[in-house]
Amino acid sequence: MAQPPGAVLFDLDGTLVDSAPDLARAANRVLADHGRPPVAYERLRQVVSKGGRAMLAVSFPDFSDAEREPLLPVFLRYYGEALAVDSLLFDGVDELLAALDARGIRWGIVTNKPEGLARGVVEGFGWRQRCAVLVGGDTLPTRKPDPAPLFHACDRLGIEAATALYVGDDLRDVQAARAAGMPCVAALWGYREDGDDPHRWQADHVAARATDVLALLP
Ligand SMILES: O=C(O)COP(=O)(O)O
Ligand SMILES: [Mg+2]
Repeated sequence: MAQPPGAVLFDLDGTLVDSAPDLARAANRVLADHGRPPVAYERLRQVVSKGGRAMLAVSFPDFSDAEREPLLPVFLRYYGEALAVDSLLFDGVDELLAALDARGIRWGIVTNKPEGLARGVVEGFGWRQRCAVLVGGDTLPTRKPDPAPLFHACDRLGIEAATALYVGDDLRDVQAARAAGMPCVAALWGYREDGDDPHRWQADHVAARATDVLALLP
């Protein structure tokens, strides 16, 4: 980048926060309600960035989409009851956010997680004052890979999408950024299923560690 970005926007799950432990616990509670044993943590972890429906598909593979749909609000309620208990920041995230703050570069979050739950996570990590904008999966009628949430975040910050930088760990994050004309970074430290290859997503950059994002800034 020739100029410092107008803002750095982040995906939440799998990019800033390793929320898999709390989300897996919620999925396993839904399974227990149905008298089923827990699903292997590593399997649930792989699909966290694909959302709650993907976690329920892994947990209830024998259910149809229509049968799984009523489980989603239960899963989200369980998660909301304990959403920043075992979740941790990924390595280097603290340092990256502190460096952005120190340089006066605003940062925010554009996630597909429902906004109310995302706010709970932001509160849990003490970011309320620092996070300049938060857009959730239900803030607008559409969500990533639609670019609208990224445009909405930029509108709220009063910047053009092309001047921001988006960092995310899933293909739909890169698709949303590309559709918004926003430079983007594929985060290799996040959640992936076998066969997901971030190097093929056509992101502008691929970063192995959160602190590598700093090297992209002038
Ligand atoms: O809850 C989801 O759908 C995944 O959340 P993310 O967009 O922050 O990865
Ligand atoms: Mg993610």
